[in-house]
This record gives sequence, structure tokens and C-alpha cells, in this order.
Amino acid sequence: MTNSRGVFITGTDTEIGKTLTSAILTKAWNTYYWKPLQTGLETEQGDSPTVASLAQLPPKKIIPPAYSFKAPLSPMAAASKEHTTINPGRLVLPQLSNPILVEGAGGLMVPIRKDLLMIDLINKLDLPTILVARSGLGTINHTLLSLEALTRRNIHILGVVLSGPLNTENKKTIEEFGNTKVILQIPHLDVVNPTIVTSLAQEVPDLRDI
Ligand SMILES: Nc1ncnc2c1ncn2[C@@H]1O[C@H](COP(=O)(O)OP(=O)(O)OP(=O)(O)O)[C@@H](O)[C@H]1O
Ligand SMILES: C[C@H](N)[C@H](N)CCCCCC(=O)O
Ligand SMILES: [Mg+2]
Repeated sequence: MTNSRGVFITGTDTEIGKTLTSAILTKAWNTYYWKPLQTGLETEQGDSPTVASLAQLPPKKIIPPAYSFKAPLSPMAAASKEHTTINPGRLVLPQLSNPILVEGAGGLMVPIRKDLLMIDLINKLDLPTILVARSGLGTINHTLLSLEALTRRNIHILGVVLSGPLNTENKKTIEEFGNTKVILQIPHLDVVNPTIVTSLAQEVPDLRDI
């Protein structure tokens, strides 16, 4: 494994497949899971219970969020609605025996506070990163922009995960122009459940090989 402390899962957008990817990778690599900044609890259950149920993780493998907010907004905006600001001192990796998979909220340029974006948190945690993107039309631009932002900050990119109807042309273009590998393609799933997650986890390359 490139960095035995863990991996940061980011995406080109919100609702792009980071949590589904996290469930698959957590299962494949037997990692802990941490969603440090959870927003939107007034409209969704939050990502930790979703990963726990999809990857069938015991509760001790889920590290509770550092912050949870009700509003379905960026962490900075959701915190502000609750008259609070996020203390970066609480956004530190727990010491664990196994690697940890950390899921961001939204994409890379999402504000956590006035002086901290999601991409700055990746830098602060010093984790290699996997970028989740949709497979179809429009993804080339979003994916290459995100890869460029990561590269400019010297963040180690482990690869890209594409989610949605298989698109080999987009995979090839992203690999060529992004100078990276698509490590997993998640096809469009009619149902998302633990059985599918287990079967997709078997297609994931070993962390030491990416
Ligand atoms: N390949 C796919 N096939 C079917 N459904 C999918 C696929 N990828 C993602 N989804 C579904 O799309 C929805 C959004 O995905 P997901 O929750 O993983 O997004 P996210 O990037 O984690 O969003 P957030 O920024 O809120 O954390 C979920 O209901 C998920 O199950
Ligand atoms: C509520 C949602 N599911 C995510 N947790 C937060 C996404 C913030 C996105 C902000 C933005 O890019 O406009
Ligand atoms: Mg998520």
C-alpha cells in the first residue's frame, strides 16, 4: 500500500458515488471508514450507516463523524446555519491498527471554513486520493479539472473510479489526458445492496498494486 495510514475518497461532485465506492473499497481492503464532515442529516441518514450496511462492517470499523449537520449544504454553510464554525483541530486521523478510508463531502473545492477547502483537508491529512466520477457525458471536463487541482497541490492520486453506464471511450480519454488509471468501473446498478458490493469488491485491485 502506498500509504499505510489510509486513502481519501473524493469526487467530481456530490451524489456522484463516493459512498458506494467507499463501501466497495472498505470491503475489498478491509479498512476502517470515516466521514469526518457529514451534512444533510435532515434529508438523509448519513454516509456512515450506508457504508456500514452495504459493506456489512462491524460498528468498531466506523469512526463517527467529527461534525454532523442538518442542512444539505457544504460543511461551512451547514455549520453556519447551526451558529458554529468547524475546528480543524478536530479533523485529525485517529490512530488505528488498519488503514482508514476517509470520505469527503461533495467535491474538492467545497468550503469547510473560510480558510479551508476540502482539498486543503486532503493535504492536511496527507493521504493519497481516489477520485470518483460519473462515467457519462460531461465527466471528462470535471474529472480532468479535479485531477489538475490535486496535481497542483502535490496530492498523490491513486486513480479514478467511474460510476454509471460503462463508457470505455471516457475511461481511455481520462487515463490518457489525466495521466492516471481508472482502477474500477461501477456499472449502472438497478439495485444497490450488500451482495452487489461484495461482488464488485472482488474486482478491486490490491492496494499495493495501484
Ligand atoms: N453506478 C451506480 N448505479 C446505481 N446507483 C448508483 C451508482 N453510483 C451511485 N449510485 C447511487 O447514487 C446515489 C448517490 O451516490 P453516493 O451516495 O455514493 O454519492 P456521494 O458522492 O457519496 O454523495 P455525498 O457528496 O452526499 O457524499 C446513491 O443512492 C447511490 O446508491
Ligand atoms: C448534502 C450533500 N449530500 C453533501 N453532504 C454536501 C455537498 C456539498 C456540495 C457543495 C457544492 O459543491 O455546491
Ligand atoms: Mg457520500
